[in-house]
Amino acid sequence: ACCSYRLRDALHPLWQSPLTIPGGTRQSPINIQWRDSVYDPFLKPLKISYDPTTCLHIWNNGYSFLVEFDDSADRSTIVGGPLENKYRLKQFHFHWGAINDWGSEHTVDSKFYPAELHLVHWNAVEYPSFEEAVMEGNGLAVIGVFLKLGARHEGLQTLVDALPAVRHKDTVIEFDDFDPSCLIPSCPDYWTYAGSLTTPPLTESVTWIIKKKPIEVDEDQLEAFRTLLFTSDGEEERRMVDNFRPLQPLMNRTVRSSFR
Ligand SMILES: NS(=O)(=O)c1c(F)cccc1F
Ligand SMILES: [Zn+2]
Repeated sequence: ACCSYRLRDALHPLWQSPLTIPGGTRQSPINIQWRDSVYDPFLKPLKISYDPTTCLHIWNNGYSFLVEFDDSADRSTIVGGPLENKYRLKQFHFHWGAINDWGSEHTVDSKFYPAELHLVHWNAVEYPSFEEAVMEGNGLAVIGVFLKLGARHEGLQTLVDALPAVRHKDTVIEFDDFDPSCLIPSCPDYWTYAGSLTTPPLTESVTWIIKKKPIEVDEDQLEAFRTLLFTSDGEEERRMVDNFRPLQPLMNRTVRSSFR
């Protein structure tokens, strides 16, 4: 049983690729040690402008569920913060655990949250598409928001209600008129550091912007995430849980904070 577990675990989709890419010096996720972060007074406030009509569909891609946006124009964008260009929203998705003790990708002072939201944006000023931007050091900007167990989140509920329709891998459902800024805490405080995608191809192209304040969701909403499947319809069911990458070494990086 033990070896089959190890084999199964080793073949788990998230770990097919090496845990860290050879020569990787800026891999994600990392532990954010609050006392080691450095306040940077030159960091600007992050300006978030999303147009809910750019929301297209929800898709179970076998790693997570993605809510994808029309990124053919500058209609849902972020600018400011640590960024030198305007970045377009491409998709958002989550990472979560089988139980509430873990699930986030980043940790704060080694504390895991039960889940973490990632809003993925690409540098549309310097690159023609997301696919090109993914290969460049300043190509992507991902806003990370921690989810903690607490009150029911009404904005998230519209998303949760649609999840049964994307239970299996490679299912998609139309999803429109959703403004993801309802999932971002109003508190402006964030940490930022240079990192990577946390799923293959793990490219070192992400400016991470991790919000200090979590949002609250309730147990039923977290349980709804755990009813999704890694597997396609007709395959032996494997629950979509623990879809987070292990922590990566900080190496020669400093995490900056926008707050004292
Ligand atoms: N987890 S993550 O935010 O790094 C991420 C991306 F940025 C882009 C694509 C997939 C993905 F998972
Ligand atoms: Zn992610």
